[in-house]
Amino acid sequence: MTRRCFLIVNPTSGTYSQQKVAGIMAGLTGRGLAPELLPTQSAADPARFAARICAEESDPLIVVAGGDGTINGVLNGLVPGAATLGVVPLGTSNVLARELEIASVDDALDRLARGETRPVSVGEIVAGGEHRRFVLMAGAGFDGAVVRDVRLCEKRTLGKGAYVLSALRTLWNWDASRLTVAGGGRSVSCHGVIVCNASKYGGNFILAPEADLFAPGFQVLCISGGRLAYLGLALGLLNGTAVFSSHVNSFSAAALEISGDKAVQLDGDYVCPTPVSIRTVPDLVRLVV
Ligand SMILES: Nc1ncnc2c1ncn2[C@@H]1O[C@H](COP(=O)(O)OP(=O)(O)OP(=O)(O)O)[C@@H](O)[C@H]1O
Repeated sequence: MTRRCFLIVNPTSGTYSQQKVAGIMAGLTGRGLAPELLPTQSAADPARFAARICAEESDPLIVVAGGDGTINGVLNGLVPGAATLGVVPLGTSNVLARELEIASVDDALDRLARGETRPVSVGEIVAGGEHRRFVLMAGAGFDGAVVRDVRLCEKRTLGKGAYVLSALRTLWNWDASRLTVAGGGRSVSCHGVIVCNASKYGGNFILAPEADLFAPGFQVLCISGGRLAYLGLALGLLNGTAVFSSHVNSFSAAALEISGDKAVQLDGDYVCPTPVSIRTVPDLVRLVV
């Protein structure tokens, strides 16, 4: 029997094309699935679609063809434990797909056909009474400001290069204020913090080797130092040694309080300023692996 699935597609994501989506629809059908195409029309649609599907269907298979921002939106609409989620990389960075070592669109489709799943734990931040989930990371401070200040026109023309430009502007307009991060039995004063639920960051770079999508809790990286420390971290990220920098205090935690006044990004999209609370949410959804 063919299994129905819902294909949520973001037409604005980095490597989208109508031709690719037609190929994905045909690939799913050819592998014994019956896809229903749901193109988004706004940034609110991924969460709205996921919430509606969970309300109307029993044990739905939801497939996201897009980038990490669209996956994040879908995660935020899911009812805990109610769905299975698959990922087809069509974004700019596709960090979740890289974390799962999905090599290509075809590889993603083969995995959907196999249907092997693992329950994934996510993070949830609470700020001003609002809750928001993330699957990759929450960053407060430098990377929050970089993501907040990315210019859409530059992202459209330069892709990932827009983040490099924004990082240079953030280094130029340096904010020396500090954050306090409390959790995992300690309280740390630092310049920035990245709360990692996944090991990869910004592409195929390993930032947090101890972070595990499939286990509750985070690897927390508190960063101290000035501009040169961040330049060193960027170089360390390229060769997988950032976590060993003398400017990084790394520990594990399942819940955190972050105080101060700095920008916060979740899974690569700006959300709000600190203060925020963060906690782990075990087994939110079964992820196709
Ligand atoms: N129809 C739409 N119009 C405008 N924005 C959308 C639409 N659908 C989704 N979005 C939003 O667009 C943002 C970027 O999308 P997405 O993450 O899929 O692509 P990307 O940025 O190219 O990839 P990545 O996040 O992997 O780098 C997300 O925040 C998503 O919620």
